[in-house]
Formats: sequence, structure tokens, C-alpha cells
Amino acid sequence: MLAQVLKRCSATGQISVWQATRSVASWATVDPAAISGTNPAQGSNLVAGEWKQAEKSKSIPDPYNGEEFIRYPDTQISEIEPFVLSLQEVPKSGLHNPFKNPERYNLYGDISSRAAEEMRKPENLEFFAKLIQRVSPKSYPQALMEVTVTQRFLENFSGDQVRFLARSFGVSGDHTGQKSNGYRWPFGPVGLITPFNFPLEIPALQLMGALFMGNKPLLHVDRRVSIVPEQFLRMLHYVGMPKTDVDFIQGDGRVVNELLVRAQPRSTLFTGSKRVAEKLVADLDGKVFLEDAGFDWKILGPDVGDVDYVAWQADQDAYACSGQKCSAQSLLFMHENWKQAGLEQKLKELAAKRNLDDVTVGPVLTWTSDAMLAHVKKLLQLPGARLVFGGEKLTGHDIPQVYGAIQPTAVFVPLECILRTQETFDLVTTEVFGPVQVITSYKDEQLPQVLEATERMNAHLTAAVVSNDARFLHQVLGNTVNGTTYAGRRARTTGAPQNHWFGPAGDPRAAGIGTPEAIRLVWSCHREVIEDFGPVPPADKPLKQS
Ligand SMILES: NC(=O)c1ccc[n+]([C@@H]2O[C@H](COP(=O)([O-])OP(=O)(O)OC[C@H]3O[C@@H](n4cnc5c(N)ncnc54)[C@H](O)[C@@H]3O)[C@@H](O)[C@H]2O)c1
Repeated sequence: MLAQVLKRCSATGQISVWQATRSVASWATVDPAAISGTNPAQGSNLVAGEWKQAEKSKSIPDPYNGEEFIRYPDTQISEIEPFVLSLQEVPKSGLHNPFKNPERYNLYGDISSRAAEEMRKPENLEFFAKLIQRVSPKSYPQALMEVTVTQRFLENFSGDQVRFLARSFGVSGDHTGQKSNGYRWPFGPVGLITPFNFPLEIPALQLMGALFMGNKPLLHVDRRVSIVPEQFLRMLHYVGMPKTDVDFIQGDGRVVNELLVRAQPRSTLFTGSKRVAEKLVADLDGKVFLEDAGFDWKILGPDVGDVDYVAWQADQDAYACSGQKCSAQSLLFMHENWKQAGLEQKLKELAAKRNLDDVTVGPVLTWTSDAMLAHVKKLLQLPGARLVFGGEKLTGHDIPQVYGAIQPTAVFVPLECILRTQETFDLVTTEVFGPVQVITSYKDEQLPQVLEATERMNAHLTAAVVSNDARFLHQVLGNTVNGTTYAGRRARTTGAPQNHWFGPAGDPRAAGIGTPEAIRLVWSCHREVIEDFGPVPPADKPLKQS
């Protein structure tokens, strides 16, 4: 299977250039083109400045052929003490703050600048894109986008931008000598946990934010892909990051859970499923910021236009990365005018073009084919439901059964049925982390029911309102809450570039990623220092008791 992928990519020029010019950087410990069952990669932990193995290792099955192609340290609870101690040694005031070690703001401006320069080298862009493709199957453009976003983010926080992030402000006081100043203050020891689907972008952007603000993070990324952030850390060391600034643990999430409970970081950023998010909130007494599950909707307004573009964007939103994006379009509310314009047929034709050869559809890492198809079957049993397209397993591949592989699938469910009972609503709004979406339609007078559906949902991550009608847009925007909402004819649900905030809303625990505001919110807290130096009032002016 991989051979097929490599062959086809080669035909499109994607791999041939890479292989002809391939040279792996001195800081890298793996070669994405050479990892295989016979030549497995080996990951490592990093604690207190040293790369280490755990006593046991486990293997990851290659998503393309099932061969055990990466070994990772299967860290046990009996081995977490050094990680606990390393975090506990960090003061609450952090490694730097505006009063302590301010040189480190400059250090991180320099690290960010040098890391951006290193990543900008074509061979390193290729290195990360190919490595991402090996472990988290997605098309080459999707993998490259993740690397480009990370590279641009590093450029954004070069030079003095790190200290500008921690910019303080002052307000004059009530008398001479008094002045209050607001500072962005680090938490000190912090946890950072991220999932498999963006193995570089999510850990890299959050990690750098944590470091910029003066924290020492313990990083854990899903074991299936943690070889990618490991290479990023090695690159950061190469460009000057002190090796003791970040600890990195691979292995089972439950071990990390125990580590966090024992070490008690002052704050933890968790990106992943709602189930684990809520567990960590309870275990860590609420000291958690969340980027959790996404069930993302798109509303196509009554004004139809640019039908081919809107269809293309809808296909991208629902099925790029085989639907394994937290921002994937899961529920499409289509005004009946779009039905008449033939949108369903266009979506069907676009979905049919997706194929395994260029990984525009491919392995699903957390849902098996049987689990996804069982969900589709339940949807199809709802009154008035019908299969628009898909609903079958992919064939002609060696993807192992632990992973899923189904056709891009769409099920139409009538709006009245979606809202009928809580049970139906819960079924329709279950996040399938794979290429499955629900489509429904509405008439003008049913817009209140569409808004009722958005109100009843629990996840408020991304949304799209596809319309150029300002009044329609305002009505929908004014009655919904999703944290990252695209509005206008070109609106999409996916896309988390470095130039805008990405994160959920409607929850005080909601985190963000990417922008200065997101970094300040997640990785620092407010501290007010009120200076009051005098002079004190003259002796002949009596001081009044209060
Ligand atoms: N909101 C966002 O920005 C965003 C981004 C990407 C993915 N997601 C969500 O992530 C989910 C997909 O990932 P998944 O199902 O693999 O998530 P998951 O919650 O199972 O795993 C996420 C991470 O948590 C770790 N983990 C698991 N159990 C843990 C525990 N008890 N304590 C500490 N860490 C633990 C895992 O090792 C992994 O690194 C989807 O729901 C998706 O919407 C959200």
C-alpha cells in the first residue's frame, strides 16, 4: 500500500523531488522515507534535559500496511518520578517573568527566529510534511499546510515579539508615588497534552506559547504520532533552546494522567476528546484549559451562488484528512434553494474523486470501519433518512483492521427528525472522527428550528454561515456562540492558520491557539503590582483611621 502511495506521489512529482534531494538534518533521528517494518524508528522521552528510553517499548502499526514501524517508550507509572520532580522544581513564578530573567524573552525571540529559519529550508519543510504523512495519513497538501502554519507562527514570534506578548500596562494612582501595573504572569510548571490528528501544529504552537510566557511545560502527544513532536524538540535544541526547558513523555495517556495528578502543574492545556477533557478537569481540580471535541455545523443561507465553489469547500471541510479534524463539517444545514441547485449531486461527484492513492481518503486512526458503519446504519434507521453517498468500506488496500477505512459518506436526515427527541438529537450530533457527515435541509420559515439545533449542541468549536446576505448573517451570528465562525459566501469550518484565533467558546475553560491573544489567555494569568513609594503625607496633616 505504502509502495503504491509513494509510486503515485512520485508520478505527481511530490516524492521524486524529495528523494532526489533528500538529506535529513543533523538534528533529526528518523528518515520518513526509510521508516518501515524492517527499519523501525525508535522514539525517546526527555526529562530534566536528557533523552531517555523507558524500560519497555511498544510498537505502532503502520497505517498503510500494518507493519510495526515505530517503537515508542511505553513509560510505566513506576517510571514517572523523574518527571514529577522536574515539574515540582519549577517555581510558580516561572522560569522568567517581567521581573526575573527578562533576558529569556529575548532568548525565545531568538529561538523562534532561528527555528523559523531552519523550518523554512525546503528539505526541512519536506521532512516534517513526509513524517506527518507517515503517521497521520492525510494528503500531501494537507500535511504541508500544517508545517507551513508552524513555520509562519515561528516567524510571527521572532525578535521582540515575545516580550511584546508579555506587555504590561500602567494606570496612575491616587497620590504621588502610587501607580498600578498589570502584568502577564506565568503559571510556572504546566502540562500540555495534544492528540494525533495535527502531530506538529498543535503541540508546536501551544508549546512555544507556554515557553514564551515563562512556563516549563511537560509535553505529551498521542503515542501514534509522538515521533513528530520529538523531532521538533530536537530541532529546537539545535537552534538554542535549553534542554531542560521542556520535558516530554511518550506512552499511555493514563500514565500521563497519574503524572499530572502527582506533579500538580499550575495549569494544563488539553486538546482531545470530551471524555478525557472532563476527566482531567475533575482530577486537576479545574486547573485546565480545553480544546475539546468538535461537532461543527455549516448553514447555507437562502442566497444561492458560486455553487461549485461552495460544493468544493463543503467537500474539503467534511472529508479532508478523512474527516479527522476537530473542525470537520459534521452537520450541513442546507436551505432548500441549494437542494434545487443540485448541491447534493455535486458533493457526491467530488467525494467520488477522493482516493487512497493520494490519501485524499485514507486510514482513520480512532474509529474502526465497523464502528463508523454501525453509526451510519443507526442514522439510516431514522424516519425519512436516506444515504446520499458512501456507506461502504474501502477496498484494495492493506490498511490494518485496527484502523478504519470507509468511503466519504453523507446521510440525509430531515430537520424535524433531528429535533424530535433528545435521543435522536444525541445520535445525529455524535462526533464521528472520520469521513461521515449528516445533511439536512430547511425552508425560510424553519430558520428558528435550525437555530434551536445549534443551541442544543454541547460543542461550540467551529461553524460556517455561507451567505452574503447581511441580515441573514446577523441573525445567525447573533444567536450562536461557536468560537471560530466563518461568515460569508466563502465560509468554511476547517482551517486553523496562524493568523486567526482558533478555539471553542461558551465555556470559561475554553482555550485558543495561534494568536497573541490565545497565548496570553492560555499560558499566563494577570498579576497587578501597585507601587506606592511615597512621599507620605506631611506630619502636620493628621492621618485618619478608617
Ligand atoms: N478543539 C480542538 O482544537 C481539537 C483539535 C484536535 C482534536 N480535537 C478532538 O480530539 C479528539 C480526537 O482525538 P482522540 O480521540 O485521540 O482524543 P483523546 O482524548 O483520546 O486523546 C488526546 C490525548 O490525550 C491523551 N490521553 C488519553 N487519556 C488521557 C488521560 N486519562 N490523561 C491524560 N491524557 C490522556 C492521549 O494520549 C492523547 O495525547 C476529537 O474529539 C477531536 O474533536 C480537538
